[in-house]
Amino acid sequence: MQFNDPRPTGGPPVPALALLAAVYPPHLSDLPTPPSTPVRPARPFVTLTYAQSLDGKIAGPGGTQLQLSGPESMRLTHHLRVLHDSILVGVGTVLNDDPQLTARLPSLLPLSQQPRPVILDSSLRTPPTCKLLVNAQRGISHGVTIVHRALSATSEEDEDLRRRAADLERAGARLIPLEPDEHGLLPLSALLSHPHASHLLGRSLMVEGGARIIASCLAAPPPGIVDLVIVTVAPVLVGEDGVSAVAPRKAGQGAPPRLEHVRTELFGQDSVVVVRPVYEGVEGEGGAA
Ligand SMILES: NC(=O)C1=CN([C@@H]2O[C@H](COP(=O)(O)OP(=O)(O)OC[C@H]3O[C@@H](n4cnc5c(N)ncnc54)[C@H](OP(=O)(O)O)[C@@H]3O)[C@@H](O)[C@H]2O)C=CC1
Ligand SMILES: Nc1nc(O)c(N)c(N[C@@H]2O[C@H](COP(=O)(O)O)[C@@H](O)[C@H]2O)n1
Repeated sequence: MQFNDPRPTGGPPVPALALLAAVYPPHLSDLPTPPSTPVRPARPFVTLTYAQSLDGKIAGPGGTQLQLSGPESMRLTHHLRVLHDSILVGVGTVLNDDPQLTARLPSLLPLSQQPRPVILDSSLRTPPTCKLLVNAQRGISHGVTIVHRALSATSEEDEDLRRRAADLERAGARLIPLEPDEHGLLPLSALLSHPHASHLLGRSLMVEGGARIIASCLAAPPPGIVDLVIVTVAPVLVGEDGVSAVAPRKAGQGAPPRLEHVRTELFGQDSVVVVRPVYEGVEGEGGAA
């Protein structure tokens, strides 16, 4: 995790940096580390973050991408991208938004300050021409990791997937196969404990959505997989046809955890709410303690 957007010396405090310094464990930033702070986390520190309307929507009807965050909270999101070693979205967001997931404050920061992009994409639907892959080819963002369901080397059923895998590898993607869980989803917990997790994800992962990924993050069974949730709430209404922030749970998925309030701050007109999931009987700040 990096925290190297310089704090102005002698200038006014930058609200986004002040908030992050207050809510992040210091050993995960380049802030001074107290000697007692543990430095070998069991898994990456995970921040789940997104922007929603007052009526709980993250996108418009049919998934239309909406600019919900105002400039001040958007700046916070870009500081978060700098702060984390890696950034994850679901393939639904890639297909719908074609996001870049780069840190821009407001201009594009150097590669050393960019998070490593990761896509959860069981059937390799990511287009080889998407901005994430093209940016990596241009050297302005890191190579993209695509996590997909394990393929059979021979079955006819998987022939299409093998072809898409080859196309994506030619476009520069690194493919990581995982066995889907009982809900047919790629288990985030298995990704976090993958033998190459520290290389792929670094010390910290920012999960940006969309709705199904948010739901899976919150439904993970104890001890959970999310350490911090940071939600920007914009003072707008999208209406009932919009995409709800948390997709309905799949049958058998766990109930969401209790949330402990950490901080709420105003960024321009938006409220930024920081909470920590709490699982009864589980101590500390998740696997990253
Ligand atoms: N306002 C905001 O902050 C944000 C808004 N958005 C909005 O969200 C919408 C996209 O959300 P959505 O359609 O739900 O797509 P997601 O980005 O949540 O991707 C969901 C897809 O990811 C795959 N997947 C693989 N493993 C998992 C897992 N463990 N849990 C959940 N999904 C998994 C599935 O596809 P498969 O089975 O093929 O693998 C699934 O359909 C867009 O409208 C976008 O604009 C997105 C991000 C942030
Ligand atoms: N923080 C925040 N506020 C909003 O209003 C948003 N719509 C989003 N969306 C997320 O950002 C992605 C686009 O990123 P790039 O600008 O292309 O880098 C989008 O896919 C969502 O994940 N976030």
